[in-house]
Amino acid sequence: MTPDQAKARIQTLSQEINYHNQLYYQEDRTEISDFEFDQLLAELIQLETEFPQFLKEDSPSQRVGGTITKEFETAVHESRMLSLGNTYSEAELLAFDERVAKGLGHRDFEYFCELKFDGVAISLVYENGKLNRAVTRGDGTRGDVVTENIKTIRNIPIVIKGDHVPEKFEVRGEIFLPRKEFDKINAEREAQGEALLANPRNAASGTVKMQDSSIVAKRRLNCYFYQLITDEGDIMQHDQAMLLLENWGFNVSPTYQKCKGIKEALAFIESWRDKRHELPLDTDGVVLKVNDYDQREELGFTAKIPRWAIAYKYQAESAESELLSITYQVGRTGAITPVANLSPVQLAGTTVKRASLHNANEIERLGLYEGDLVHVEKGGEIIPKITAVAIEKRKTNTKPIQYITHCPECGTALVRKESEAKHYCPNTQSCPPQLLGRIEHFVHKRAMDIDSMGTERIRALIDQGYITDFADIYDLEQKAEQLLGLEMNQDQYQKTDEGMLYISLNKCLFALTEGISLSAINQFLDTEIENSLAQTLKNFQHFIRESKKKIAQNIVTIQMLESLLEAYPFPKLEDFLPVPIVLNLIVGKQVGISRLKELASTENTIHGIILESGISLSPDQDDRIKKLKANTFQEGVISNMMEGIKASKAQPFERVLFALGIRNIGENTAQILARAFKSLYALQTASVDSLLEINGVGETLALSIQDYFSEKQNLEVIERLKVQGLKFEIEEAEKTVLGNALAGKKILASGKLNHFKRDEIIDFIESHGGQYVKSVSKSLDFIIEGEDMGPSKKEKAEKLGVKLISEADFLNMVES
Ligand SMILES: NC(=O)c1ccc[n+]([C@@H]2O[C@H](COP(=O)([O-])OP(=O)(O)OC[C@H]3O[C@@H](n4cnc5c(N)ncnc54)[C@H](O)[C@@H]3O)[C@@H](O)[C@H]2O)c1
Ligand SMILES: [Zn+2]
Repeated sequence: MTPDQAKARIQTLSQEINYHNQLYYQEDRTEISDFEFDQLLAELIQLETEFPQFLKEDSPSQRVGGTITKEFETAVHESRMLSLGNTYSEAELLAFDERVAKGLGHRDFEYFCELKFDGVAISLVYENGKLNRAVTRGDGTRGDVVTENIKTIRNIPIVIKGDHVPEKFEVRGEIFLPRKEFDKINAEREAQGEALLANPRNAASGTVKMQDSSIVAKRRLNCYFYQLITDEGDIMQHDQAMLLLENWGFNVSPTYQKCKGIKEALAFIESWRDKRHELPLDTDGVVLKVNDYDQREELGFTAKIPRWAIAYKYQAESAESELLSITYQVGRTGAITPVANLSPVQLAGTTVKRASLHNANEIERLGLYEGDLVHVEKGGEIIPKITAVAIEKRKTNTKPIQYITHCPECGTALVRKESEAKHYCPNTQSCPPQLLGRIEHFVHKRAMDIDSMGTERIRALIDQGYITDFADIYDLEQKAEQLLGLEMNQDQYQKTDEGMLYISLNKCLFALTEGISLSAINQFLDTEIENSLAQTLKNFQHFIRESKKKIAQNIVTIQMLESLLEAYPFPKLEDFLPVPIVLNLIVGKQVGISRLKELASTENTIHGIILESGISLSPDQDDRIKKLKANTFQEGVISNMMEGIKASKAQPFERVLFALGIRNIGENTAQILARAFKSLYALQTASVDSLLEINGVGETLALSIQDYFSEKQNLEVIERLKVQGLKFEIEEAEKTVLGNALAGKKILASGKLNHFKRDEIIDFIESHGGQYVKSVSKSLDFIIEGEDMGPSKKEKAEKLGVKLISEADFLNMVES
């Protein structure tokens, strides 16, 4: 490589690495795997070593990848928080070991081996036995102060009890989200139709940087500690320090081991390669640290990493598999996600059949062709990824994958916004998965709270045309009778291209005979896989004779089935029978085959056909029809649902507003808007300017509110919901009046209060006649100063001459 080429390559690599650092540390997402990232960095370091004249001070090889954010106060670390050198190869570990031995001039040292926890680094400073502050790593020199958020983590000791606790010390550790919690959060997000979190590390990192500590508390973060820094005491070895941390009540992972030499360390690494998957959190390697502090000092640091430690990272396992097809899933938000269907391969202990492809860009980046052999990898992500295509193995005459242009669920042409990678189905109103998502959101506990309407039931109601919008839910009360016996599962049905309804053979045989169980029929059919339908029906008659149950009657019915199948030439469908034929045997006399044909091409279930035909069933017919159906809505379920629907009408306005699912109106925003505007009508008619005046409302939100109300369909649904008695304004009774000690006063509270949570203080002020104002301005009468009030706010208040009073004084003022 010429110096010019090296210079150019160093520049592109730096830019690329900076880009991925920004994604990883600031936006908590990734576009490439850690391995790919580390390879870029290794290449950069290699080039900078070869061409030191191009090594810049601000090269990503010289700096810790993170930075600070704008939302928090920052603090300077007393000693810098560094990265670790890393490697994926044993040879490089041996080379590291050689460097250590050479640096010390002997081999009399030990390694302390720990797992490398995949989370977010944190520094906690304790003074006089109390947690004083918690700071993120930031850019290594300066980090964000996130003390309030960290205090919500249950097993982080706020006060240290014990002997010889230094007056001042710092501990460092890794905050993580246990995998179980991560799965729980994602399950909830899925149910709410929100985007899933990619992995526990990103989730933990995002959580630590949240503004609202009460949400952090709900996330159940955890922390493992691995470093103690103090000038006091005479701790000379890392293992002593770890013991002390354990004694003081810090959570230390019990997975560490002291190793005599590199051989023992390598054995430790091997022993955890698979076992680490059983731990409650993600780990991506092992950290080797020289145990003795004097020796550490001798070895020293480079600009970015200590010379006395290294991380060995496990390479993600990979396998080769064939791309069978691509399915396009439509999410509850309308986002399209392509999923690769693969020939099954074993990977990291599980069988992998599918891999996520994220979006069209990813397919293009990989350059996928139909039938390609691909490399699949399972890293920290839940779903495996395709990392490369084996182009040399590509079959001739295959075509590149063409991305779909229309929604596979509803046929609407897909759209793609300029700044977004994903395609969307714009049919938010009636595309089935989107409607399902909106209804799930609507009935959610924190919205209308109709808990008897679970996903399966909603899906059944949508599939069978009972629900096409929110207001239809309230019309169900009139349709309770039709719901009795409604089928919940569609698996037993098929429709031909012409729209004719078919039902599975096992259900047919079950319903048309008496005294033979469905499982016996299934077992019989398992032995008939190779045979034609005609042969199977012959053999079934044999089977009836052997079963000795109602022989004559059962055989006559099956023979009638045979002759009907011959008389009416319906197209053949493997393992399914045309519904008109089957129903003809049960209710044919009352309905007639031509009417049954009509019904079976318009309805999607047996339940729908029977309802539509308007006949009443004899007890015997009813029994047979029940045997044809899937799981159905029973009386108890229906009455529960009706009660839930009725009770939901009492939900307060803010919940109704949240339930409507207006883009960008989350739970908190709904509360803020409900308080500010007091009725849906006022919100609907509000100008953009008056919306923007509300603290917490930005342009995007203002626009989506306007968008929402400009849709005629939305207004019609709201009208119908109003008629049903849902609350579209704040009830006066919701505002209790406790007194007027604060009448006419404009008040703001800042910092942490002892007697009130965030929203409680607002209610309290309003119920005493005061007005709560959300930002510092001249018009304020006073500010209640809580603990840790932000210095910038304080400064502004002082500049404007606004009085600050303590929480205690405030309470006295109200009481007197
Ligand atoms: N995929 C991407 O786009 C992307 C982007 C940036 C960074 N990354 C990944 O992040 C890594 C660099 O991140 P980094 O500098 O935050 O970490 P690092 O790999 O340099 O390691 C240092 C960090 O490891 C953590 N750690 C976990 N267990 C530990 C233990 N037992 N002892 C000491 N430290 C422990 C600490 O948080 C510490 O700050 C890269 O190796 C890369 O894989 C990936
Ligand atoms: Zn659609």
